[in-house]
Amino acid sequence: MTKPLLEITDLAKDYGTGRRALDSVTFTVDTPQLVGIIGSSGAGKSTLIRCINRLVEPTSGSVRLMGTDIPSLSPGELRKMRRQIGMIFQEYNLVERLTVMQNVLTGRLGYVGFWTSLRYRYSAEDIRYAYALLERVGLAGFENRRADALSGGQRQRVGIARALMQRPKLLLLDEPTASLDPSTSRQIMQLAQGVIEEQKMPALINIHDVSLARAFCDRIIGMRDGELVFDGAPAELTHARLVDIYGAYEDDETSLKQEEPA
Ligand SMILES: Nc1ncnc2c1ncn2[C@@H]1O[C@H](COP(=O)(O)OP(=O)(O)OP(=O)(O)O)[C@@H](O)[C@H]1O
Repeated sequence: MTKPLLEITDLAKDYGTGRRALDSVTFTVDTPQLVGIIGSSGAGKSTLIRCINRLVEPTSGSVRLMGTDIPSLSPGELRKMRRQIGMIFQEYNLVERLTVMQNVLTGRLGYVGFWTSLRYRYSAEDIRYAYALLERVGLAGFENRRADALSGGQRQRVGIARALMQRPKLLLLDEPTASLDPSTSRQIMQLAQGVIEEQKMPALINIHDVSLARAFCDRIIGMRDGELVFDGAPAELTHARLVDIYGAYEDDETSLKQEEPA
C-alpha cells in the first residue's frame, strides 16, 4: 500500500503561553490539490503550516511526508527533507540586493542563507529550469532586475518560481496574498492554482480571504482556537460552517448566496 503524501496526526503546539496554539490536529492530504487553511486571527493557521517544515517545532504529534516523520528528523535529515517542501511567504523573503535570477536559483538549495547561495555553482540544467520557471510565472525578461526594484505581485511571482526551483513534493503558502491588492491577489492565486495543477503537487495555503479560498481551493480546512473544526469542499462551506469557524460571520457573499435551505 502506498503511503499518504502528507499525514498529520494529533499535532499540537504549545508556545508556553498556557494556551495551545494547535491541539490534536489530524488530517491527510493524498492527492494533488490546493488545501486552504482558514480561520480567525490567532486560530493557528500559520503555526500549522510552519509545524509541517519545522520552522515552528511541534510540541507533540506526527507529520509524515511520504511516510517520513518530520518531527523526529535530525538537523541534517531535516535540511534534506526541507528541499522536498517548497515555501512561499507573505513578505516574499527575497534577497533584495540579488537579481531575480539569483533569487530563483537559490530555491535549488532549499532554504539556505545568502552566503551559501552565492558560493554555490549552479548547473546549466538549473539555469535552464530557472529561465523556464520565470517564463511560467510571467517574468521572462526580468532575470537581471534586482529584487528591490519589483512590485509586490512581481516579488511573489519570484517567490513562487523560487519555491518551484526546489522541485518540491509539497508546497506551503503562508498568506501569500496578504500584502497584495485584491486584483493582484487573484492573479497570484490563479498562478498558484495553475502551477500546482501542472506539477500535480499538493499545496497548503494559509489564507485570510474566504472568497479567494472558495474560488481557488479544492478543499478547505477551518481552524478555530487551534482545533480543526471543518474539513471539506468549498461548496460545503455554508454560512453555518463559517459560524463554526469564525463565530459570528457576515459578509455580502455568504448572506446573499450561502444561506442553508430552511
Ligand atoms: N512565537 C510565538 N510565541 C508565542 N505565541 C505565539 C507565537 N506565534 C504564535 N503564537 C500564538 O499562537 C496562536 C496561533 O497563532 P498563529 O500565528 O498560528 O495564528 P494565525 O491563525 O496564523 O493568525 P494570523 O491570521 O493573525 O496570522 C496565537 O494565539 C498566537 O498569539
